[in-house]
Amino acid sequence: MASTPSSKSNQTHLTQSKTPQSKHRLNFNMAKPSPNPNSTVKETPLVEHPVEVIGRIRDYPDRKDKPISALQISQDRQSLRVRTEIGYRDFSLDGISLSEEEDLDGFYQKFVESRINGVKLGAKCTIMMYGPTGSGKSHTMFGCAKQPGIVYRSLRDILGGGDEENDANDQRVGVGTFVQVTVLEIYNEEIYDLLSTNNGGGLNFGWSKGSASKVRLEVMGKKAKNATFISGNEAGKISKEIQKVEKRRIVKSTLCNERSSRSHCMIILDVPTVGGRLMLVDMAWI
Ligand SMILES: Nc1ncnc2c1ncn2[C@@H]1O[C@H](COP(=O)(O)OP(=O)(O)OP(=O)(O)O)[C@@H](O)[C@H]1O
Repeated sequence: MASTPSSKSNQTHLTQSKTPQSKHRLNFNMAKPSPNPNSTVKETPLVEHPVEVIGRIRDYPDRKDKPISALQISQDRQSLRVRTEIGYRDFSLDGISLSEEEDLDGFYQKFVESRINGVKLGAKCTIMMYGPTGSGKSHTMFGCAKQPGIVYRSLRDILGGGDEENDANDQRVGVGTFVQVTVLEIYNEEIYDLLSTNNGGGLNFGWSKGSASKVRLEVMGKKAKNATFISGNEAGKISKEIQKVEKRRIVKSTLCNERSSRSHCMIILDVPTVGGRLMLVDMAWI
């Protein structure tokens, strides 16, 4: 996301954005791919768009008086002007979502679901949360008691939620679909395996709750060596395991967030039957 400082601080309309426009930009209205890889129905070919930037905005979340916002958002929800002490900065994005208007469910449906449909067909996709402390990165990724976040929704979308009638109607679950999940933490340039408390790799459903020690992993090329994974075809069971390890991340209190993440967390979700891979990254506060 490139920014363009504006010289005219009293403009009320959004100036043309200077962020480079790429031919790879996203089209959220594109036809959704069929979840059935053997489908003979003709589909609109997917346009290549390697990087998309979505702004999920939480404007003055803790203020009751709601001061005048420093943000102006264009009607098409693709440009954003930020008022600063020295003028305005304009940004061009692939989409903007206001968390006051769009809850996690709406956000997921609009910006994430089509990507997960791609993963079910064998696509590779990385979703990365980036932003200042307290802005809602972990909330969007993991959700809260009322609403599940991207991690748990994608698992349910890939494997089905155990609701046979809905799963059959949506053609959500491919026969024999299962996932392999690895959860890594990156802290102080080291990689830790949040699913494991011993040095072995491979299947390990559950870890010893009492142990506070974490297993540090060696990196071989681009891969974390011997990372533990959990494997299964029940979204509910896998979600419970991830919920447990979610709490093992290193956190500390900041002015804006009582439980601020001090580490990056990566959830790598493979769908071996089709070769799909989803990488979900919740970055530490900056
Ligand atoms: N859209 C939202 N609606 C309701 N509560 C939210 C929302 N976004 C964040 N919160 C709450 O605000 C607090 C801080 O959010 P969160 O921990 O997700 O921030 P963060 O960006 O991950 O911060 P850090 O970088 O410090 O870890 C949490 O208690 C979270 O539940």
